Amino acid sequence: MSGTLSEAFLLADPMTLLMAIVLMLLAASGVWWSMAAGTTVAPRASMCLAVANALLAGGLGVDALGGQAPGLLRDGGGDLLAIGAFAVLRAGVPAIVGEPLAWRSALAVWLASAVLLVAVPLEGDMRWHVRAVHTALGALVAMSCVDAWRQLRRHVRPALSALLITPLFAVFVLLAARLLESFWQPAQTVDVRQLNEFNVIWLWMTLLVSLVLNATMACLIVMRLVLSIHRLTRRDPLTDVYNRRALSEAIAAEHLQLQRGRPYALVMIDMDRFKQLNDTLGHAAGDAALCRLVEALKPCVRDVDRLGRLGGEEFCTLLPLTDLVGALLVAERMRANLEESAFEWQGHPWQLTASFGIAEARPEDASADAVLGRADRAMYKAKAQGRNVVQADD
Ligand SMILES: Nc1nc2c(ncn2[C@@H]2O[C@H](COP(=O)(O)OP(=O)(O)OP(=O)(O)O)[C@@H](O)[C@H]2O)c(=O)[nH]1
Repeated sequence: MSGTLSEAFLLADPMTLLMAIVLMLLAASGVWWSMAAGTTVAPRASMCLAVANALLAGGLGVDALGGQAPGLLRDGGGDLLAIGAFAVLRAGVPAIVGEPLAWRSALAVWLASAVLLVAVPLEGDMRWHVRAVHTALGALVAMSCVDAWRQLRRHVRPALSALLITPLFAVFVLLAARLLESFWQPAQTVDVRQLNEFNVIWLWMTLLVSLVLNATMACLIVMRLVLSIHRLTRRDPLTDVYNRRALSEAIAAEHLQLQRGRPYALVMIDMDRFKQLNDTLGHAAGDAALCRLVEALKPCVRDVDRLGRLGGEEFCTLLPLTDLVGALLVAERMRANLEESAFEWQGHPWQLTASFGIAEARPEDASADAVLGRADRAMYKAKAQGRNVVQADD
């Protein structure tokens, strides 16, 4: 049974397979066009994928037509369409994660290929022509792979990054196989339409990989959407630090570790005389001052610390593995940094200061709220002492 199935696969007509790939690419292109035109989700990446699929369909369509293709396309135009498809794919890969298009390197490879294909006449032994085209295609896909790997590594774990670039790598393997075949089987023609085992397997694989590649790109775009929604739900839109909910979750999680002997401390931060600043310079100046406050605080915290905005002009920092003495040092650095930061609004200078309250978590604290309450009380004591002061809880 399995023998009959594999025979049926191998007996497939290359022309039929070629046309199936062209139709599949055109359908994928249509889906990407509608994504680009009808939604605001990754429109640049969707447009690149629409164009890449359409150009590749054009290139393979010219291959299928062979000598019947219109003059210019027959004379290397089809190859330039295919190289154009991979150049657009290469340019568009960074756009999938919201980075600028990598159009320079893509254009450079496409132009170099165009010059080469125009300069070398399409006659005699076509192997060198096929090798040049597949080298250009392979180079573009290799660049896309490296780029995709670098971008993905910043957002997801290495194993998932490797899985997600597998379809792109598979395209590279297919192109390399076609290139190597021209060396290994010099007696065989380089025409993809000819019925032989290599062509049939290669075309089946191309059909499969094109499908999987488009599906993976769609997955990547959905992943990007999910990540940005996740980020929006956890960040304060004005200052981009953690919002109250995300910070409370982080503190509660840290509190669970307290019973296992992992200490932590909280620093409560409240900007001084913020109402006066708002009333004098306006609400926009108040917003800018909040951003400046965050700029001054950020250099004082480590990667493991969590800075969040509880609301209004009140912020809090979670310092894992830190005792009261360590927290005092951090808070004092923050206070001095803010005091030294120059702030002015439309030519009006304004001295920014804040009051700081510190509390260290104790084993008898039933919940994180108890620690937060002590830090809050310490912060009000700092206000009572005249502001611009760091105060620890008793
Ligand atoms: N610009 C701006 N103002 C805000 C924001 N959230 C809250 N406020 C204002 O912050 C002010 C807080 O005033 P208060 O609670 O009296 O605090 P304060 O003036 O800093 O006084 P002290 O804390 O005692 O020094 C209020 O006027 C709020 O309207 C915001 O996101 N942007």
